[in-house]
Amino acid sequence: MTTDTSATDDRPFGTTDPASAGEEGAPFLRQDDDASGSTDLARELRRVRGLVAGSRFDDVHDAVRTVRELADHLEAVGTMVRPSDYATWGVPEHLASNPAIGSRNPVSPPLEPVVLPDATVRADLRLGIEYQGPPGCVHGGIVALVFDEMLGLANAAAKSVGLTADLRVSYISPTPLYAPLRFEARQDRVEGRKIWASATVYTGETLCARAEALFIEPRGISDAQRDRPIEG
Ligand SMILES: CCCCC/C=C\C/C=C\C/C=C\C/C=C\CCCC(=O)SCCNC(=O)CCNC(=O)[C@H](O)C(C)(C)COP(=O)(O)OP(=O)(O)OC[C@H]1O[C@@H](n2cnc3c(N)ncnc32)[C@H](O)[C@@H]1OP(=O)(O)O
Repeated sequence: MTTDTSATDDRPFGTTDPASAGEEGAPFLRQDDDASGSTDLARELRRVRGLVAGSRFDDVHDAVRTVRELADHLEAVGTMVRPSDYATWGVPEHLASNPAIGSRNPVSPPLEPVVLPDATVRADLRLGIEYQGPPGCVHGGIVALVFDEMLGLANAAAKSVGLTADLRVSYISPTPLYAPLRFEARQDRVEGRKIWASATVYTGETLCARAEALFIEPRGISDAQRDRPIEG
């Protein structure tokens, strides 16, 4: 079964087929701003998160009241989505709420992956103080989070779907805050329902960490879901 997943400008959400990517890569997972403004709201909250985690203040009690009023307002005007409302991971609404890449989740790092013609998924990003572990360095759990997501996306780029069964991260050298980081992930091989994938993160020429993972394809997955893990 083949499904055209190539990027077009008129779809707000979806993936790019690696075959249509140039050597420099093409944006893999597109999540355009939604009409409601929720994406912009998440963007501003990301700024707030970094400022609160990384600043000293003399008195921000006014800001507390403002944010409390904002939260009360959002509670009043929004409709809560129950996790069970999502049938699969691949629907736009679900991915948008994801803590590693979701455009509507202020927790998610600024991950904007591109796919290369060989289906490697790459993301260049800088992580700020809100992701700090050791002084000046990225928290190891955040590195693992980004790896897990990138590995899952590499599986999607290779048209397969798996749950993480085993994720091993080797931390080789501290991952610096604010420095340019390059994450790359690729699917290595598939045997039946088992999927192996690996990833690295570098800053410049320095290898900071690498990951090796085993994913297991969920039982009873349909050909359509495997062919097109992310809708859009
Ligand atoms: C559920 C529906 C999902 C649908 C997804 C749809 C779309 C996805 C769309 C887009 C994706 C895009 C991005 C994704 C990005 C990131 C991905 C994030 C991934 C996660 O964040 S995911 C959450 C954490 N993850 C879990 O929450 C898993 C909990 N776990 C389980 O749900 C089960 O554990 C499961 C299903 C893994 C296996 O259960 P099972 O019953 O299906 O498999 P079974 O036991 O039959 O094993 C079959 C063969 O795998 C071997 N095997 C199994 N486990 C192993 C292990 N750990 N180590 C070594 N080998 C293992 C066995 O030894 C056997 O091998 P053999 O055949 O040789 O005997």
